[in-house]
Amino acid sequence: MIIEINEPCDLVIFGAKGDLAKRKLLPALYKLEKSKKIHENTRIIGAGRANWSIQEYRKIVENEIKTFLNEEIEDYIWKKLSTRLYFCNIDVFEKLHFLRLKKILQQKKNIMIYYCAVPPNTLNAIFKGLGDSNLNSLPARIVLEKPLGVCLKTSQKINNQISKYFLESQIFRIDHYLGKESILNLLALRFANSFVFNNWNNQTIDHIQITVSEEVGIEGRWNYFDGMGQMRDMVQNHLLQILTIITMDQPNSITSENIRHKKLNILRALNPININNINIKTVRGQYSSGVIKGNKVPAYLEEHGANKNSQTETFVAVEANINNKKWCGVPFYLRTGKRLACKYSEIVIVFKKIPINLFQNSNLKLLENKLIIRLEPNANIKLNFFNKIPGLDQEYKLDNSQLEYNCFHKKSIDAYERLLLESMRGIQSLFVCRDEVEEAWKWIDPIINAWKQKDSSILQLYMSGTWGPEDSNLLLSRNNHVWHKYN
Ligand SMILES: NC(=O)C1=CN([C@@H]2O[C@H](COP(=O)(O)OP(=O)(O)OC[C@H]3O[C@@H](n4cnc5c(N)ncnc54)[C@H](OP(=O)(O)O)[C@@H]3O)[C@@H](O)[C@H]2O)C=CC1
Ligand SMILES: O=C1O[C@H](COP(=O)(O)O)[C@@H](O)[C@H](O)[C@H]1O
Repeated sequence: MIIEINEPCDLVIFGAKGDLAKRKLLPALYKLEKSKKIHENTRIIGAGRANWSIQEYRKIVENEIKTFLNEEIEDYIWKKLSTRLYFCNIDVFEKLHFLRLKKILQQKKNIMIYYCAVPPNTLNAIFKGLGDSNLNSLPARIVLEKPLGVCLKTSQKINNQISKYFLESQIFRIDHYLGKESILNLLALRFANSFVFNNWNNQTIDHIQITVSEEVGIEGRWNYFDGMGQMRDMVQNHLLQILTIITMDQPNSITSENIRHKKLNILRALNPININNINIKTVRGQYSSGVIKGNKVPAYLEEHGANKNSQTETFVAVEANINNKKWCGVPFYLRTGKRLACKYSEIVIVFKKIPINLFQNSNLKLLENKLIIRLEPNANIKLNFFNKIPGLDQEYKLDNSQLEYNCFHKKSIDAYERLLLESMRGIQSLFVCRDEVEEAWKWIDPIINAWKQKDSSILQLYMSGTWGPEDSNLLLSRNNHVWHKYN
């Protein structure tokens, strides 16, 4: 096995006691330890208001990893990880507490990585605390979680605050979808295959569908989610990132600068959606009670902490259009919702029909070819195409066959595992830059504002366990399209 040669780091996790740290970050660090990707001298320093000793923290982490890791914990790997763990008692609103952190960090000359797994209202105190204690200079890095703000203005505020203390090259903004294997493979699919590369435009592609369907509801996160809604929680980041990766021009190289530049061009070319076209370009819904996989589930308005008048959307479908030479005329249908029939995410590329059908009299109606890219679960790629059924019949008999590539899940890597490693390597390509976040908000804000206006389409209820409101079908049927059926 190749041993990773990244430099020794001090990874400080602000919010070490929180949900994200225990569910995602610590299990991911265990897996990195297992695959020998962490430098011998790297340390992991939990930070938070708890008054834990190092021994207490190590015990707590052991229990959390046992709870949230999806495999048996191996003793020798845990022991190795455990010796890296330290804890720093710090309230980020207490300026002097940063000196405690400084004392720990000064024991080594490691590269500092500050992971902000904390509520948004604590972010500025962290930036300032680190800056005022001189813990921010290069090569220090800082990792920010989504969401970054709730609109362009609030996002700019956070970006302005952090830019007083950190350079853009030090800031790693997470969108965990960018760490998923099947999303990374989109670059290989598009730019390593000539038959794909040469057919990726409005001459050959009729339309593209992107579905991210979730089975979960809001899982006790009412306070967070009700102020957000599915548009901010999922479309502003994950779905727009998928859209940009699937449509960007070929970058000059696979460096963060080049990739980000090409993605930005797409975000800037998105046609605006506002009060003038909101009713034909968007559908929003909220789940009512229903049954998922045989279990009864409550309505959004019956969730714990619910405000009975909430108009927050848990489902969104949008027709996006890109105003450039390559994509003009191609509708991109994005759809995502909570409490839908099942969890899966998929991109469906629907190719244009052949203008003249030689097989009018055949047994099968010639449909469009589709390239179906299943991102999750069990990522795979399928291409459907027509073949002659062998035989002596006078007329052609056709078969609708499928080519299938199926090997992503042989070695499943969690997105956080990859992104933590990339932050240790100091490579930014899988992280989102300031301009991308802000351009995405520029497109999203007018949609959310239009929804608030009187003449805008109303929020539609959909039964949990279905595929969302009926109007989501109407969005496509207006253009003679239909959602590709889940199978
Ligand atoms: N949970 C998840 O799956 C995801 C979360 N995120 C984002 O990650 C961030 C963290 O989320 P989550 O883990 O769920 O939140 P939690 O509320 O579970 O944890 C927040 C942590 O912040 C710490 N904290 C709060 N105030 C202070 C303070 N003054 N000083 C020091 N530490 C403080 C708390 O530590 P203590 O009480 O010990 O001080 C706590 O451990 C949020 O921005 C969220 O939106 C993003 C994607 C997924
Ligand atoms: O960022 C978020 O993503 C999850 C969905 O992530 P996935 O990797 O399970 O597809 C979503 O449930 C959550 O609301 C959102 O904040």
